[in-house]
Amino acid sequence: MTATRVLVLNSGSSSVKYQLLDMSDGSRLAVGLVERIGEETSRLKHTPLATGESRETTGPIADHEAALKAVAEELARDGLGLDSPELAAIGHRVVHGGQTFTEPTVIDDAVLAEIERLIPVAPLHNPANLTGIRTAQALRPDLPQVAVFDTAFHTTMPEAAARYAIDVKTADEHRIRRYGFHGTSHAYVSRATAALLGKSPEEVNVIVLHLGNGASASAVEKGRCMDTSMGLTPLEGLVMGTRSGDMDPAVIFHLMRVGGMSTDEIDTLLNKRSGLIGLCGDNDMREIRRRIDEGAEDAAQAQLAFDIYIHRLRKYIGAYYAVLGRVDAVAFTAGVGENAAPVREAAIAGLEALGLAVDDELNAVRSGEPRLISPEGARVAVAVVPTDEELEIADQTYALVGNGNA
Ligand SMILES: Nc1ncnc2c1ncn2[C@@H]1O[C@H](COP(=O)(O)OP(=O)(O)O)[C@@H](O)[C@H]1O
Ligand SMILES: CC(=O)OP(=O)(O)O
Ligand SMILES: [Mg+2]
Repeated sequence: MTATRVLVLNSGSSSVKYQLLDMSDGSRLAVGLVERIGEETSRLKHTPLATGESRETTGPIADHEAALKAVAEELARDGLGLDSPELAAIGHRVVHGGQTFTEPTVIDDAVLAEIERLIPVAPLHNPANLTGIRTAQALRPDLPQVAVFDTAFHTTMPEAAARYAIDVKTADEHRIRRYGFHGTSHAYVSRATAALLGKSPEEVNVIVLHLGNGASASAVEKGRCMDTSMGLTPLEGLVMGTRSGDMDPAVIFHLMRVGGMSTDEIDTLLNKRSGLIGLCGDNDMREIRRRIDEGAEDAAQAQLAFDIYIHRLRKYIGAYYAVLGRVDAVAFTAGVGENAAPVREAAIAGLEALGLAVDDELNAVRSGEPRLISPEGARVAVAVVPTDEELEIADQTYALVGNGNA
């Protein structure tokens, strides 16, 4: 029997998303999510596609190891267990690959050691990724495991975009530079946008706006990343669900000296208590829009959070327009980008002079398919292009080790 299945694990700081795919036809066999890992109210939602009937369990799941074991049990209940001879490989999203990893990589001890060495620059993400890999290895030691790095797509960035303007010796000693993240999504979406326009990736320049809980923008020229908004860590750039994005770094010294805060307290403030949640108490764009649209008592606070989010987004659209010189498309993706029509409308409003506009009717359409939302004949296409990081990771994993390639 040819093993054609790939299990993809996307381990976040407090969640694990997973998919089991059959690469012979790209079909999904199971998808699921474990969230709120480490809390009393952890939730596992598992959907076998054969029946489409989801199973949900709530209750404490202490850590990523326990989460993955619970996932393995759910898969086994559907006859899709990790012991299946049809499983060809396990693909892992790894957030930080530094400058070492520019391609998907078969995981061995040296690769694990390097991912571990990079923990200081991805403290929220790399430890979870490592636990995911080690737990999967323990469950199936014989199976190839592949790491697909968020940073890989951005390694083509020119030095002018990748360097901070700080003392070069200090920067080099501590490997301080802009790495960028969500690269799997930026790569997938920029290619899918080209396809939507009926072009090859080499023919188009695209600004990709990945707006999820974490959010980042990228400028993609002929399929290569020229700039992206996240930096040394996933904190820089856009306003996010719980992260501040760009600000004067002196805010940190001020909070230390005048506010008496510790390094860890400031780290938590900027990564977990800032962005939309810090501004208005909600990090979910649905809730923010509800407060605004229903004129809730605290609508003004939600409106200000929305306005700050949009202002930053528009600055990046303008900046990346200038980085690329010529833009063929602006693509919105991830949870907010795919679903929040008011965000897309506000981000593009008034940019007709740049050839950018949104058609209200097209923008209101809800669909899981890639689609144009710019008016017919517009100079620059504006598109909604659903991302699929798991499919991209599965493709890259299978290309590397599927069908006896390992
Ligand atoms: N219908 C919707 N309208 C507006 N925002 C939405 C909608 N659905 C999801 N979102 C937003 O998408 C976010 C999650 O996006 P996602 O790409 O799944 O993020 P992550 O991968 O970082 O968890 C939610 O926090 C919410 O703000
Ligand atoms: C790198 C990053 O920010 O990832 P996420 O959006 O999954 O938190
Ligand atoms: Mg995401």
